[in-house]
Amino acid sequence: MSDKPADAPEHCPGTQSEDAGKASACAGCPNQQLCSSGATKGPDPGIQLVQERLEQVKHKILVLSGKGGVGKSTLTALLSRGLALNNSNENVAVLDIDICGPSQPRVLGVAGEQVHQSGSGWSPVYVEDNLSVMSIGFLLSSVDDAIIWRGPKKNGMIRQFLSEVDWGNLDYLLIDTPPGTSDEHLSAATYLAKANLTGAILVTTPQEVALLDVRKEIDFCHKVNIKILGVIENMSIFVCPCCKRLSEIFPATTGGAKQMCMDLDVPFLGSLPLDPLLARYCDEGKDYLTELPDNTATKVLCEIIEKLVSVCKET
Ligand SMILES: Nc1ncnc2c1ncn2[C@@H]1O[C@H](COP(=O)(O)OP(=O)(O)OP(=O)(O)O)[C@@H](O)[C@H]1O
Repeated sequence: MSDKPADAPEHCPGTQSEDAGKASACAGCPNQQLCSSGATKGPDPGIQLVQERLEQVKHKILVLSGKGGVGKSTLTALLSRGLALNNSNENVAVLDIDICGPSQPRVLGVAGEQVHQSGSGWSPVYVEDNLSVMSIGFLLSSVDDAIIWRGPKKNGMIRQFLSEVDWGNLDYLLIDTPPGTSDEHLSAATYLAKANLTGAILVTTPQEVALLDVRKEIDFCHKVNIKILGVIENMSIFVCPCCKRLSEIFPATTGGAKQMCMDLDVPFLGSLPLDPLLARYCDEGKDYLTELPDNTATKVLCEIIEKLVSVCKET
């Protein structure tokens, strides 16, 4: 079988070649970044380790966003809390691979906790009996520590996270990633390719600049063969707590995420409103869903979770 993708340039050296991504023919090729990262060359022994470790995890879901600050970490935390709440017999976990900006310990209210290592690997931190989390945030000596790592070191950390955390039996593992399509994504996609990755959830805000980037993310998923479970539009509408008037903070000039999903034939999971209380609860690590069950955002999240559960069942 040829290792030259269908959209490769005429003199493509092939994805398995030493020159993959580096040859002059690679300049301008849409796959250049992927090839030069080494993600297309194999086999890495880590791939099998990840596969073995994640055998007991039923659904492995990447949470992606094109742009930063659109609410990906917030949604990862809310979805994990919601899935755990939905069924106390199911085990849910969050893996935070946003190495340069790990926010799950704070949003899930377990900042300052320690992870322990035992013979069977790293033990995650428990938020609830059936909700655990692992993040590089637990390994930093101070929350203000900056992590400045090059690709290979990030790759090594992601491999360790995916292969050495002792999750036990899990129904859902949600993996929070940094924005864009960078080293972390390529590493995760490579290691999870053989581990039966369920798919990816994409988070965006409604305005065109965010949608442009989410389209690139969709393209990335197609290129590395990741199934798109659905797109969530965040901060789509703001309901004034005083006068109850609706405002579009980020106007959807091109129809928003729903229209984009129809155009690109990917599932749309729902639109979460902008709610200042939600931001405050997440900043304080409090459980918004349990404490404010009647808020619109909670109801929307429950619907999104219901759709996600049924999409996962179908895969
Ligand atoms: N629906 C919402 N209503 C109100 N505030 C929100 C909502 N969603 C997210 N936020 C707030 O927006 C800010 C950015 O969210 P978050 O950190 O989840 O974004 P992100 O996409 O993960 O960012 P990064 O790309 O930096 O990782 C946070 O302060 C969060 O509390």
